[in-house]
Amino acid sequence: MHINKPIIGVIACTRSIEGEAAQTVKLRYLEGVSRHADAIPVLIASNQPRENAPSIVERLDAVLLTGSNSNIDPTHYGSPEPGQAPIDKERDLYSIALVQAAMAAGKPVFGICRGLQEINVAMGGTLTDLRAAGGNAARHHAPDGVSIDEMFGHAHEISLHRDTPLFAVTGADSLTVNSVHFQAIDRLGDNLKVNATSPDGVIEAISGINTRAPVFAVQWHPEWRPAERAHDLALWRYVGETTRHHAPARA
Ligand SMILES: N[C@@H](CCC(=O)NCCCC(=O)O)C(=O)O
Repeated sequence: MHINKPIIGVIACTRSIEGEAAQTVKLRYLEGVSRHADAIPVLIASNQPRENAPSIVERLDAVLLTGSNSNIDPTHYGSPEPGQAPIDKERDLYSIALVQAAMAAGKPVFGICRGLQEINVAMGGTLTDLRAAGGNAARHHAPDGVSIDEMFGHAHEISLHRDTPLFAVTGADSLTVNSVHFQAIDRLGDNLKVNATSPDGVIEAISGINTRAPVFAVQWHPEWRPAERAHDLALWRYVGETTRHHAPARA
């Protein structure tokens, strides 16, 4: 039976498995696409030539940049700060190439946590590390050594900006979201709009302005047990509906 579902490319990370480098995507990101966006996920290896990105994007209906425990190297946004380990060089380079290729091809781009940061950098913005002096890292990341349930249980409120896709999708003026990040947007990239902020001013969601296809990203993790929060399920429905709307008709 021919399944006419849209295909969303999901960027992979370089991780060590059984002592060898591997390209991996955590299942919860793939399940978000397949179960809650009703789309077909395919993995995009990030350890390949950047010149492949336009050919890859041409065959996809959208791109999803996932979260990852690795940090974006500050050299990608012109900062002299040292990069905070772990750094995933291949992912840094490929995520920027994929964003630029997808935007040139008019394909939707979605981001989660690190993915939001990558979109911002790819569009000329910068990041800051909340662990630096004056930062508020404790509000945005659980302490070291906690369980994964406790890590994703670390949460804070966000305020939504009206007249944004996030407000249109959720209908809420405020939400409580999980928080698992140390880097955050410092200078917003070009053609991006803030959709939500945390009480300490961290940008928590962004969307594209005048982009050929929607660009949308959140700093939290809607793929973490989305069935427990209506707003995260609504976000996955938005990913699927937006991708279907922009996908070419296929026989
Ligand atoms: N390392 C960056 C990005 C944060 C991020 O994506 N966290 C998710 C970790 C859990 C997972 O792998 O999904 C930062 O600290 O800002």
